[in-house]
Amino acid sequence: MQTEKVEEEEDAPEEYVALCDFTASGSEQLSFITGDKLLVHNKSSADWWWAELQGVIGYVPASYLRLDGAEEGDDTSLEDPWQDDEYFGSYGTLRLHLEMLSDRSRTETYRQVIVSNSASLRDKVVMDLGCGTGIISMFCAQLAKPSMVYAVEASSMVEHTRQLVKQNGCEEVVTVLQGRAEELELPEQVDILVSEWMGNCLLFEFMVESVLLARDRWLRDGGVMWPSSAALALVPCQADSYYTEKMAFWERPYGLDFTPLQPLAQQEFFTKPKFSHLIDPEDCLSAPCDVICLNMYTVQVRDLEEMKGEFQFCVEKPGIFHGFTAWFTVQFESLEMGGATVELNTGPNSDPTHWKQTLFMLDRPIQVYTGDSIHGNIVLRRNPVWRRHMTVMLHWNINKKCTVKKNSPPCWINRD
Ligand SMILES: C[S@@+](CC[C@H](N)C(=O)[O-])C[C@H]1O[C@@H](n2cnc3c(N)ncnc32)[C@H](O)[C@@H]1O
Repeated sequence: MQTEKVEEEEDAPEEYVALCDFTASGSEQLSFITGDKLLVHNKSSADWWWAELQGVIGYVPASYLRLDGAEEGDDTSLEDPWQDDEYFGSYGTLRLHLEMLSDRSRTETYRQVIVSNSASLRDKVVMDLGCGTGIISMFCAQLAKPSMVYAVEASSMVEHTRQLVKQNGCEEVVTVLQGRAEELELPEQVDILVSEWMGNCLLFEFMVESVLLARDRWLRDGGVMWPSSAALALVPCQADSYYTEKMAFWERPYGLDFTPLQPLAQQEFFTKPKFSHLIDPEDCLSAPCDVICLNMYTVQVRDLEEMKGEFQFCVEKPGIFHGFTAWFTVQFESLEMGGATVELNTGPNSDPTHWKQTLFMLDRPIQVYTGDSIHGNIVLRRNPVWRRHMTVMLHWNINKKCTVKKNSPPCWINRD
């Protein structure tokens, strides 16, 4: 046992400069504007730091700050706000491809789109943007008769894709092109642009930007986008076991009162969305509502900077309102006369997909009753620095009583 008193070494605070404006949500956070100089006292987590500005102290999002004195070019991580090395690096190994290809709901939906439109695909030129292992391109080549499929892939997986295309006898139709879609040169425009670009909460990773840029450059007038539309759905929900695991735990572990740690637990576990959450349909407190809808023909890259949606939920059964759960759907229009739209639904009432759902916990649970109205809005704000990240902001009230705010830190994905 150590009996000596050990002096606690405290690191001197470091001065950071704000790269862009930030508006606090709640008294624990600190607002600042571009150029403000903040003293960072504690790097509490990777996303949120404890900092001071003009004598006021609070949590600030780490990714909005740069060490004072460092030029933009000095900070090597800032050289690539798209984090392409990390992003394409992860798609260069099999782990994510195994996860995606094992997701039968996802992959079979794309196959069904090709099969149910095979007549219309005849002699068409297709682009498969972000082809990965080439699965969608090979569905096109084997199940329809397009004249050409351009399979575009920026990660090093592309070396294997070429081999797979050949191995499966698709090389006459599928041309595999290595590189970022943004730098692509093609000899012609395409009739159909198909892509599996969706991330958690629909937009995380922002691969959709690459799809929209390719659309504007390479899709012929009147060409087809698959998916043709997309929506983000939201529902108020119970999340009792997660709440118990991360918050109620601190009430009396081993007969001791650990409740002073609960504010820390709230900051550490409930400010970030919980990805890969599988919500039991029984835990939905009302019918879901589509809060953001994208028309893939008309949405512009600039629209992605801030997307807003409204919701009004009518509580269908009494329960504990622990948070909101989000997921997405995408729709593929039919090109056949009288053909049906195909939908991929990643929600709790469909077969689970590898995206699962995303849970946003409230700071504290609220008892709700049948007939209560939960009304509010959601804002998805793309991170001005880290282009694959966004902040999700939720504002709501129950039965029109006092509005509650909830901001997630700017985050990307956590696929582990
Ligand atoms: C979600 S995966 C889908 C892979 C494959 N289409 C499938 O369905 O299994 C997205 C793929 O797009 C690639 N990608 C993302 N952005 C890209 C871009 N701008 N240009 C080329 N490829 C891109 C990634 O490397 C990744 O392999």
